[in-house]
Amino acid sequence: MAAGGAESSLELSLTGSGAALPPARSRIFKIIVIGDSNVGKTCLTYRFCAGRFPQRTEATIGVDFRERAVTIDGEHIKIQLWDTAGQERFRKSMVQHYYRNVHAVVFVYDMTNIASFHSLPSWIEECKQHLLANDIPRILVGNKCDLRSAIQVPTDLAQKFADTHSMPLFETSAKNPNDNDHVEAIFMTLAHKLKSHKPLMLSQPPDHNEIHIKPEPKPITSCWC
Ligand SMILES: Nc1nc2c(ncn2[C@@H]2O[C@H](COP(=O)(O)OP(=O)(O)OP(=O)(O)O)[C@@H](O)[C@H]2O)c(=O)[nH]1
Ligand SMILES: [Mg+2]
Repeated sequence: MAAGGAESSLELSLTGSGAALPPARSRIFKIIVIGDSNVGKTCLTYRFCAGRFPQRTEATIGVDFRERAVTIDGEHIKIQLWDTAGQERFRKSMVQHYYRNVHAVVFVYDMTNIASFHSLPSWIEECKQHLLANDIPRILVGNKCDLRSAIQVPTDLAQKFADTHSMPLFETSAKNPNDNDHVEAIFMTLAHKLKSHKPLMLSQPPDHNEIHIKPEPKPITSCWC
């Protein structure tokens, strides 16, 4: 679905008396997914929203977005993933559109392509330029960890980078079906944090009613593949 296709869906429900109840609006969290072309942004968003790995993908033009309704602690929430184009030529006029009213940012690199990791500072810079509030939660995702023999970005290097930019690091694979849950956990962890307005990094001592979702968004020392 290309940008502009998603309305905030409102359902009107009628009581017996025919009076329309106020529409039950679920909160929508807009999460943008940015990073170099070919790192797997489309596959990650597809995996989370459609629950499967797309057999074939084309380079994203402009932006696509996928939505998934979840229930968190009894509240209906809509997670709207904005899957942006990695190729410069396909993103030109869209950038402002990506960042408007965004709730969280997911930076993605390809663990088998060190160049995509070295591009991260420029993505972070672009994000800084367009985001009004700099306390918007941001996470770092290394994708394609299933390609073990081709890994070019060691975890400790990625972890150092994540710490420098106070972002939690997740290493994952949109492709490895056995581990579908942890792509799930990445976006659900983000959604929980957005819902509870809790910072992503535990800077303050954890409070006791901290939401405990498995696995906790603590830095990962090994790939979940
Ligand atoms: N092995 C493996 N391949 C993956 C994974 N995720 C994506 N790919 C492959 O990587 C290629 C690019 O994936 P996309 O999701 O289209 O990449 P993208 O980041 O959306 O690229 P742009 O739309 O150009 O920005 C495709 O051939 C995918 O099949 C993964 O977790 N493991
Ligand atoms: Mg894409």
